Amino acid sequence: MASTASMLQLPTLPTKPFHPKRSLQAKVTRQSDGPRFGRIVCSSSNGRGPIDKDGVKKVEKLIEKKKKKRDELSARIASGEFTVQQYGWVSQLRRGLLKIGVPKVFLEPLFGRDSDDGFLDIPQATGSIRALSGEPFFIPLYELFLSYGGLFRLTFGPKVISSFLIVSDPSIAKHILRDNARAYSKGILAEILEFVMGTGLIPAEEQVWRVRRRAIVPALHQKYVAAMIGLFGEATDRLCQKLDAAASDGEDVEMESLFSRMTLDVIGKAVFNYDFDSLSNDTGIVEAVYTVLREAEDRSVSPIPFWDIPIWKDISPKQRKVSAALKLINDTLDDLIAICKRMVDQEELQFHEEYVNEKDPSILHFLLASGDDVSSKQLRDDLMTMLIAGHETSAAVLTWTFYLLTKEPGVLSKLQDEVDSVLGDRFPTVDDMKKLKYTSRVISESLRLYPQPPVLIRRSLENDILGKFPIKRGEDIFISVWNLHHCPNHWVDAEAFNPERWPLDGPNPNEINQNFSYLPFGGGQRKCIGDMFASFETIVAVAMLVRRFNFQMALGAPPVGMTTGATIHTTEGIKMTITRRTRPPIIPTLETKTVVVDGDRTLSSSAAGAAASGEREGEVSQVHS
Ligand code: HEM
Repeated sequence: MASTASMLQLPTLPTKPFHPKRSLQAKVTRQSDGPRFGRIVCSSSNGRGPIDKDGVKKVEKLIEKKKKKRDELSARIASGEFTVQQYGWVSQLRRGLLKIGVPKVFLEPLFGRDSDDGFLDIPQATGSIRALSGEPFFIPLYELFLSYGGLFRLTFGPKVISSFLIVSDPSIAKHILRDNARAYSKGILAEILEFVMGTGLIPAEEQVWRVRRRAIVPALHQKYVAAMIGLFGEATDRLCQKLDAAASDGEDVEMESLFSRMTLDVIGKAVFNYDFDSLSNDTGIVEAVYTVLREAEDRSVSPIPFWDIPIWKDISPKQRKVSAALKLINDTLDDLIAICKRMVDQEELQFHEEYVNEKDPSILHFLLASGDDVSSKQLRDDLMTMLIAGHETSAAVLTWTFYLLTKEPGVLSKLQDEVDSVLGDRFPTVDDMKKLKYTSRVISESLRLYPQPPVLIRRSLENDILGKFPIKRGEDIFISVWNLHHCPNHWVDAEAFNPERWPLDGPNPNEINQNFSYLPFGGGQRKCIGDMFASFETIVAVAMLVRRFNFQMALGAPPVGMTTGATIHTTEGIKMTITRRTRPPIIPTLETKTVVVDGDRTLSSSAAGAAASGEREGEVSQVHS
């Protein structure tokens, strides 16, 4: 197995400011824990006391330190330490062999074509791994992108495993993700996630993936997603109640962990009809899920794959905890699968394309009712994959969206105007999704500035040509969505949070209409299957929260820094002061009107309307294979 040093050991160097308006610069700090388990309790500080002078000094020191590191990196790039080499060693060897008379025809199968044939060598950035620390890896990759361009090789030390291709060019990203997608696997990512996702959709190799994608995608049909809107509303309402209590008590709130819990509750119900109730429950299965999630993130940044050493699993208390957590999750999933099978056996409902069981509209229920012929191990892998894919991503989007809103009160108040006029005091319905256009643009813009995940990982399965550069089979590749989304040549005022860049009368931005310069949900055959689900979930949550509260960063809160696991986390949470809006309190009411569809099946009227219209609601893009 390629070492998991893989992902991200290497590129963690500091950067200099790359844009005068770069808002992230002053905030970057590092710490390793992600959304913290057990932070559900509101902070005891009300954050309204005098500003902590020590805190200010600490922040100033941090900023100074970061600036120094970035300046150092810039100087090193300028001095040629990360030198763009004209010819890599492969080319040099090829040239040497040509010189001593080996005919080209023998060299081509070994080396592919070379610049003599109109192809170029890939620019090389080389450096010392020791110097590269202190920031999330995608930040220095941005700096190197500005120096070396849309495709370069990052090499550390003599080992082959320390060589990565960094892609920041939209046309090369399109080639890898869409046009020649079959020539690429998930590589390192699949190796890191194997222990928790097995052969679930995200890591799966082509053969398994094709079968499972064909089985799972139909489960996320329009009626299903429409039926989920009530669930999103209920989960957000529970969060509103927590925030309401905090507002009454004058307590600041750590929002990242609350968003993590809210989205866990949503995805548990949506995927296998399980109520984690994590907003009020910290133990058992909730703890197990977080143990496994943190382990996946730790493995992605660990230099040595300790967990592969057989004895280590048995003696390391941490690994024993992970194994126990996995066992608890697997047992719970097995129970849920068994319960669901019994329900399906007993029901008389005819399965059809847009099948939804009203009592249990979960994806698991759809799969079992469809007669999906699959081993229980594969089914568990698929469920775990969706649990993880649909949980941390949505939580991260909400976290960074609210962070950005605290920086731009003008955007927040425009958002509140739209929500007031579209929703009033109601719970959102599927029809509202296309009306809440500004809300949707705010989320698109948040996903541009904070893409989740910030890089997509691939490995070449055969020799290929990326633009003018030939590459060999077995190359590990990072497509830096961060670089694509922050590229100063592509975006006007790239670092500004400006939802207005997406006109309300224009299409909802996606990878197709932005020609792969914008990849909020990936692209090509491995594009996210939950894009519409996630878009509606985040629209509902943002709309319901801003309708009821104002959000400000708490005074004296730690500076907001970024750190990476699969998604971008904050380093120390994001502590906010919540105040009720001065409008009369809004007590939302659920739309209870139902219509009968197909005999004994009922759906909300809005869901039925959506289904009847045959349209994809809310303009959210989806290119499913
Ligand atoms: C805002 C929330 C979300 C974001 C930003 C997001 C983003 C992404 C991205 C960028 C990919 C492509 C990964 C790659 O090409 O390597 C992906 C794949 C995937 N996502 Fe999402 N996702 C979100 C929510 C969800 C939800 C809610 C679900 C499940 C209900 C989900 C399930 C998946 C699955 C199964 C894949 C793998 C698809 C395949 O390989 O065929 N995602 N997601």
